[in-house]
Amino acid sequence: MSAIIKVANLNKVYDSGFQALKNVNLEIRRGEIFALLGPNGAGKTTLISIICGIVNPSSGNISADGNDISRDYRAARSKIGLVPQELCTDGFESVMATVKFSRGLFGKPPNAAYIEQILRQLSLWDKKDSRIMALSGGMKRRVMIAKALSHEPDILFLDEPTAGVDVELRRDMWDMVRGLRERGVTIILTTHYIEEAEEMADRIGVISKGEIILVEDKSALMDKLGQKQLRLQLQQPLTEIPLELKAYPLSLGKEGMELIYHFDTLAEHTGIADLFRRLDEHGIDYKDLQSRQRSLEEIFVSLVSAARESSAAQNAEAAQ
Ligand SMILES: Nc1ncnc2c1ncn2[C@@H]1O[C@H](COP(=O)(O)OP(=O)(O)OP(=O)(O)O)[C@@H](O)[C@H]1O
Repeated sequence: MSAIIKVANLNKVYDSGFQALKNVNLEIRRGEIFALLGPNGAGKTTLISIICGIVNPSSGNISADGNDISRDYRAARSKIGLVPQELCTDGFESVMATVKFSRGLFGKPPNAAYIEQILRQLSLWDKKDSRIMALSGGMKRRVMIAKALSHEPDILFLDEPTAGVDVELRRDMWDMVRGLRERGVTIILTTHYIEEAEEMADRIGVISKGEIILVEDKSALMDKLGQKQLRLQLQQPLTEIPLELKAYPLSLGKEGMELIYHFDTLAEHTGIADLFRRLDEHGIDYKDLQSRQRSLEEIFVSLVSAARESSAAQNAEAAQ
């Protein structure tokens, strides 16, 4: 699939001297939902803001649908809709006026039918004449989305779209995002909610301390890293894994009362039958067992902490 956004060798050093992005290379595929995950301060907003032309890059090249964001700024920007984290709009204006005005900013001729369609889709049609300040928080967020869509962009950035919204609105937003994708809009969302990425994304990128540490198809990521665990609650505690079982990927939990077996969901043989035979031979009895898959949340936490450890090790090496 062709790339609609290309980010090459992007660096950002703020005036304070802080390097927020380090040699970021990223391609977003046309028509996908891409979730950018990262802890606070990882550089998600900086990256989005640079692609949207709000923050200047220190170095690197970026194009949106073939338009260089510096040289062909207007053309690039017209392809993009941005729903920022913060609500920023004039509270005294009506919903309709605000959305129409946003469209006008991009030099697009009026299109009443299109504006009606997005307001209806966002369940804002009934509120089209209301002042924005009179709307609920969730409604205000929808107005931000309507504004971002007003000029019919092919690419939509959603920066933390569901931060602080209730479960119902979150579900509505997810439906709406899926609907947009069906219409061919490419969607890039940043999120703290792993559940959101797990539910929505076709691909996932993980950013940590300004570096992209992974980009992967969600399902491949879940398969690759989503190892299954089998947990056996033992009758008698073990102080260590018996020597004869050392070859198995086993660990002990709950003060020796739990034996945990890790296995690959893709492997032809899980090795579980063999393990049970061995446990029997060694007289290791268990009273209960459960199996579960590692969630994306656990995968994410282990990726980010591995990246932290490796950068700490590199810093320590450099300091010597
Ligand atoms: N204008 C600025 N001047 C200096 N440093 C900045 C500026 N804006 C952001 N930073 C720093 O750059 C880093 C990345 O910030 P950014 O807002 O991109 O992170 P984020 O991943 O979006 O975080 P969050 O999830 O908290 O929104 C942070 O350490 C932040 O303090």
